[in-house]
Amino acid sequence: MTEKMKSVNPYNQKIIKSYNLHTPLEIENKVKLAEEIFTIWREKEIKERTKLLSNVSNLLEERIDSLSKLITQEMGKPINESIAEINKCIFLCDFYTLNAEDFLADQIIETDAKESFISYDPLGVILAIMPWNYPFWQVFRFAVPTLTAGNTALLKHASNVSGCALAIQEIFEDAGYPKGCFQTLITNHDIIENILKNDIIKAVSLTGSEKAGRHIAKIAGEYLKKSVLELGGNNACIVLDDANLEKYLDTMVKARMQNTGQSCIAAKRFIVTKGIYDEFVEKFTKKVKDLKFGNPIEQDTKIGPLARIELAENLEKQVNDALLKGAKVIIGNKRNKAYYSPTILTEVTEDMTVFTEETFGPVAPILKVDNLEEAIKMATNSKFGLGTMLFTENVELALHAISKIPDGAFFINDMVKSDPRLPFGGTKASGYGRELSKEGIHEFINKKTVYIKK
Ligand SMILES: O=CCCCC(=O)O
Repeated sequence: MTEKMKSVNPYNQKIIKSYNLHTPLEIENKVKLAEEIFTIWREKEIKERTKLLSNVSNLLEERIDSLSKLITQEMGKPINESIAEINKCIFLCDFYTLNAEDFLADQIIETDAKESFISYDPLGVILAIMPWNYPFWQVFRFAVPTLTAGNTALLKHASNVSGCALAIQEIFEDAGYPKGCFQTLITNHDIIENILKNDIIKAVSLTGSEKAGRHIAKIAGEYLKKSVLELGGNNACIVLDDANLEKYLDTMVKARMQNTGQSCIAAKRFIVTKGIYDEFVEKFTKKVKDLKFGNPIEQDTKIGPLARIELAENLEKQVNDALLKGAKVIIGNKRNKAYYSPTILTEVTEDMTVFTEETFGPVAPILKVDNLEEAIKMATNSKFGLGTMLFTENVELALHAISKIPDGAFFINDMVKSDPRLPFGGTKASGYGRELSKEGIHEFINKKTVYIKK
């Protein structure tokens, strides 16, 4: 019997669709096609590639309703956030349409040669392994710069979002990209590991867990393939006594509760100085209580189900560990299948798993500290290094903290977020390499030195 991959709606646990896994022969053919098309695609002018990219932007715009519904059905994201996700992909396409030629232009370097420069050449076929939490955005964040630089791509998406994975391939093909430029593989992880070992694959980009990152990096290392890893995060949100809660409280709530808390860059540890602590807990709790919890397809829903029941069970376990060690539940900690109610914890200590591990759901642990110095010490007490946010009216003081934060991002008076114009990525167990901006389009290219003697 042919093996199937199922998409299950986490709101009602109904099967949306079953997908046949690609056979070994189909996979082999797709890998070969990606290599064959690379030889044609790499020769295209960048302008030709960005013309097709602007078609992708238009198609996303045209299909935004059906695509956002697909996201919500497959992984439970509140519908308005699914719409925002597609809009962000459009912004990304428009950004590279406008800037790719400049980012990829030869860079002349004055030396004693008649002429010397860096030529930015594509690498070849790049493998992407992507997660379900931003099923369009994370694929686009990889694919748009990678294809625009002249590479071709193969995608192994998370098994619960196969509909999104196939819809993305369809968009690239309908936009006029040669068939084979971007292909989705409906297959299992062990097959993907073998594909990574294949000489045709020149590099791999993985967004996912720390565990998956370590595993893929090991294979990539053994086979000497470049890898870019965007892994978990445990971002601290530091709130100082002089923070403007009136202005920024909504941002802080969003920083934690976006995508029902299922985001690597979410605020996962609130570290609050003692002068504002009580006021923060009270006001933050009120805001969180007001978030509408329910069916993600309804326009006003802010918190939906988690993408799978096991994710909610795991979150419950993490919270129970905290409770056993002395944490107090202010609100929440109720589970019903894939639903986990927004939860606020106080009396949290640094030995609890809600502090040491990432909580991938709507759980906000709050910790009290005396001052900024103590806050930074606590914020940096993490194996992860994706980002830190700091809320204060004293921006001068915040600027002094920049060098003390060993993360990929430091946001002052805003939540950590990705933006096509800025590099995105982490340090430590959050991975390495950068996506987006000029840095991102330069990840999967050969920076070739060209030297012409006088
Ligand atoms: O899990 C990671 C989420 C990243 C979301 C973003 O890039 O905005």
